[in-house]
Amino acid sequence: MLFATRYAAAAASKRAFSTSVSQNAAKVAVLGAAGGIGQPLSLLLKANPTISHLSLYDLFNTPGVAADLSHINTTAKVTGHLPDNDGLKHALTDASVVVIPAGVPRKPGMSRDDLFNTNAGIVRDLATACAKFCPKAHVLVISNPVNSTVPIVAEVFKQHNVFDPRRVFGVTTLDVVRASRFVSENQDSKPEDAKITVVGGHSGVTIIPLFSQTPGLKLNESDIQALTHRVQFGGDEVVKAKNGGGSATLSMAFAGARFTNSLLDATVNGKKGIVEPTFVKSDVLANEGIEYFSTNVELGANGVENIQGLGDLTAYEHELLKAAIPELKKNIEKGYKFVHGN
Ligand SMILES: NC(=O)C1=CN([C@@H]2O[C@H](COP(=O)(O)OP(=O)(O)OC[C@H]3O[C@@H](n4cnc5c(N)ncnc54)[C@H](O)[C@@H]3O)[C@@H](O)[C@H]2O)C=CC1
Ligand SMILES: O=C([O-])CC(=O)C(=O)O
Repeated sequence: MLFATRYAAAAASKRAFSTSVSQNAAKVAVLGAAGGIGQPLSLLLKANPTISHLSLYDLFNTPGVAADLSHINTTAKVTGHLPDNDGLKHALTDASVVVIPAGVPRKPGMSRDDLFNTNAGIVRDLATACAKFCPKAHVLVISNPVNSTVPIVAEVFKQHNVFDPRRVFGVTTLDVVRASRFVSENQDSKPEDAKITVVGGHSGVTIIPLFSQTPGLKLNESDIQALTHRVQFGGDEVVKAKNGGGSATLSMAFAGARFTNSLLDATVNGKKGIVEPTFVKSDVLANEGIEYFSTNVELGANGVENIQGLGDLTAYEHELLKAAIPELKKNIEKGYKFVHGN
């Protein structure tokens, strides 16, 4: 009898637990899931208990990647989808978050903008599918050039009357991850604790670290210049070291998982005060005619909740901003024109 009571109590508490798990459940789709970023990103997302279903889409290999991940004893069900048999539709239907690392990476000597001709069409077509099959999803764009691919997603969504600026994000998290790491090497401090603000876009001079906004850093002028350059061109370091084998994949997977997990905490788990940098539709530089910009953004139940401003800048940071504006404007317009054809 005692055993039966205990058993009933345990079963009830198990039911309560599963109820709470299923209430905080999200389907997350990764498009480009078999690639260099897609695989480790999917692995990291498989560990998030908020994800009830991880659906993996790519042109190749997703059944294998999904089978492999599906043996990991964490909550998420994992499914793999290919273009045949309406694979993209199945991957996207009911997804509340879609992460897009589909597209080609750089080789040495290329700029991110050199990827535009291939990746713009890939992102446009995937955005079109999102607009049809999961119009309310939060869409996280990793594919480069982010400064152009985010406007492409936004314009495609506008064409389908489903654009909500709170739900389209360019993933710029890797820039702050790098900035934290590089500063901690310089300061001999703990990387996890080095919170560095990075604003702007995601390519070369459009990446603007604002070291002056982190209290307590002991950096002289030449440190600041060297660190700024390293953050702006950190991607090139990896491209060069991989020597034709692609660009950052593992650090990007880490950064992409951090952003996805933060977004799920805000949108699904109701956590407050979650702030991440991200490239979104923003008024911060509206007076310069810049429609998309990355600053720290507070995430909430519906995605973007509060876009933080630039804060105080030093003269050097003002110069960086000035140098970024023309390039950023050009990149954004290029994305817009790709969709509208003029
Ligand atoms: N936002 C950021 O901070 C970063 C962005 N990237 C960008 O991420 C992108 C992916 O990089 P990697 O994973 O290294 O490249 P990868 O070539 O290893 O993987 C890309 C995957 O996309 C797939 N793919 C291509 N067209 C597709 C389509 N129409 N639908 C679905 N999947 C498709 C490919 O089959 C491949 O598996 C690149 O554009 C790269 O520049 C890379 C690092 C950082
Ligand atoms: O450098 C690249 O091409 C990939 C990228 O965006 C990064 O590593 O920041």
